[in-house]
Amino acid sequence: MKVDTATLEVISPKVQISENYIETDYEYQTSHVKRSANGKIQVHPESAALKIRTDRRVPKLGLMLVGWGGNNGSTLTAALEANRRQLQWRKRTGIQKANWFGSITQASTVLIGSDEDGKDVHLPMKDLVPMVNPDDIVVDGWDISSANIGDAMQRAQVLDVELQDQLYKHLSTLQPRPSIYDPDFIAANQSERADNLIKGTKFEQYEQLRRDIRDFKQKSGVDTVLVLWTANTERFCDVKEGLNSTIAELEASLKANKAEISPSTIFAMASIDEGCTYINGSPQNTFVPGLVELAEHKSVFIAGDDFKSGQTKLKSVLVDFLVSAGIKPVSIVSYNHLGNNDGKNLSAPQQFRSKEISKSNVVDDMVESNDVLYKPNEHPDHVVVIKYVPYVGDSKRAMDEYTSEIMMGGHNTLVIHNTCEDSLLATPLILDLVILGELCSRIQIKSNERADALWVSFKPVLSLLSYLCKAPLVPRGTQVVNSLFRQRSAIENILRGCIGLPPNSHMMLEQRFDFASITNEPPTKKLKSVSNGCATELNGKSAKVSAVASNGHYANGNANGHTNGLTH
Ligand SMILES: NC(=O)c1ccc[n+]([C@@H]2O[C@H](COP(=O)([O-])OP(=O)(O)OC[C@H]3O[C@@H](n4cnc5c(N)ncnc54)[C@H](O)[C@@H]3O)[C@@H](O)[C@H]2O)c1
Ligand SMILES: O=P([O-])([O-])O[C@@H]1[C@@H](O)[C@H](O)[C@@H](O)[C@H](O)[C@@H]1O
Repeated sequence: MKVDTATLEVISPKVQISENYIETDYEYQTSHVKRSANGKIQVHPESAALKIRTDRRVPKLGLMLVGWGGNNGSTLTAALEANRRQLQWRKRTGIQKANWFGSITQASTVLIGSDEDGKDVHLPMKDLVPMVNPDDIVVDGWDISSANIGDAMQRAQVLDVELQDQLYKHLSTLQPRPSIYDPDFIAANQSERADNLIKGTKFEQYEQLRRDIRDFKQKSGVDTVLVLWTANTERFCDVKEGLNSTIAELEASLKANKAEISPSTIFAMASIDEGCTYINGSPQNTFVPGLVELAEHKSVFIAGDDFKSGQTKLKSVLVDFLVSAGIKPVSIVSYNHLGNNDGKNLSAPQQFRSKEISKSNVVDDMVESNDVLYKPNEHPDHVVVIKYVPYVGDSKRAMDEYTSEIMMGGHNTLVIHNTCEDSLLATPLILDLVILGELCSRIQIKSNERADALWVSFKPVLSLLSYLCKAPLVPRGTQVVNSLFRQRSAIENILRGCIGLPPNSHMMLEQRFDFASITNEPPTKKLKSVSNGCATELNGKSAKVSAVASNGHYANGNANGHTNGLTH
């Protein structure tokens, strides 16, 4: 295991960095709400003195994809290789370089504070704490199709040909392992691909998957293996007592070769029993109660469901914005058509129903959060339509209409058209699921008040990955959060906590109040704030302060007729 050196230095007595760990003293603050007998809402601010520990030893990570030969699987493999080799290729519009746009770990930044000029400072998320470098990820996996990954990449028709041509030779040496094919769970139109199969009973298939995982780990030399499902969407399986409601029932059903045990649940069982994190990128209910119990019993991470990549991701932003603005969405219609194999599989009613469920539930928590707008059990009309149109391939065409009530009987209708290569939206999410899923295995907390306190890890149901999932799997009895802002804020603030920083409150009191006067700090700079032509001198000292943006303008320009102050 190599010890990674963070590029960030946090100067605080609360942060201790040793060879193997970043350890911080962290004051966790929250508020607990009770409803009193007389109906009043009582809020109790609470805080807990914790320690947060992050292991700096980043493992060599092995990723096993179920559905490796699909659009997402082949595109991720191609992107890993293209970025690893820093490939570039010519397009009509000029030279294109490999990148990870759409990945929050690789291409987004986190606000870590403001500098002496009061200017925000952001760092790439990947630089906050030691994370797996995508270049170091070793990929393997299974597919019911025998196509090698080079041919699968060509079949997917996602990437530019000039890039494909640079990658084909290497990718064609990658061969998906035979997999479990059960025509009862995916569309009949997938049968023509199914030529790479593990024979035998469900239990024999389960045993083969476990052998595959051990074989990959031994041959690749990776330290950790993570298994991720990016195979076709399955129909929902029955959930019932006697079948899969407990570990014992699930294991007995597997050994009894019961038909209702799906391929995805078998993969999850094999992964968990091999100690491997399992992530479900599709909408089916892989995580039956017995499986969740197995993950909890073995303390192995599981996460899902269904990558939140396009329409639903936008929906979890738009509805959050509308409802929190006091505007009442009353009708939401999400239509799209696409022509890739995912769309082909979803053209079958049972597989579409799985997707319809995961695309529909995303607004529930935001609607329930506002009882000013919505009566109990009142919901917007919400329709999801997906059509298969082969000609357009991976280029998904999405059309959404959001109709909302505004004040005094008015209406606001948002119509959105969105065209994208669906697999190029999902692929970076797979990378983030893998990188953040692995990172969570190196983060622990304990009480900072009890001498006998033990370090504890995240709960096995890894709800922190909800930002990347349409239908987040959350620990029993906890709140499902779909709001994208809240989901991202959770990731950011936990990463900030790992390096001893408080949550981003965005209060910026030091910029809204004359902080120096109340904190008795020696005046360190004078901010000349000039508005409406009159100069207000602050702190009694002049200093050069970098440009600050105001309403989209910069200090050396005018903001709504005012010149925001810098003395030069
Ligand atoms: N934007 C997106 O692409 C997006 C977004 C959210 C969710 N998803 C989900 O991700 C999954 C993959 O999407 P895709 O576009 O790559 O689809 P795809 O059809 O191109 O790839 C799926 C692959 O899985 C293989 N497969 C099917 N059953 C299998 C099994 N039991 N074991 C092993 N392999 C199996 C197929 O042969 C195929 O190669 C789908 O379930 C899709 O709904 C995709
Ligand atoms: O992520 P998102 O754009 O809301 O949803 C997408 C659907 O619109 C698309 O039809 C389907 O093929 C993808 O698997 C994905 O689920």
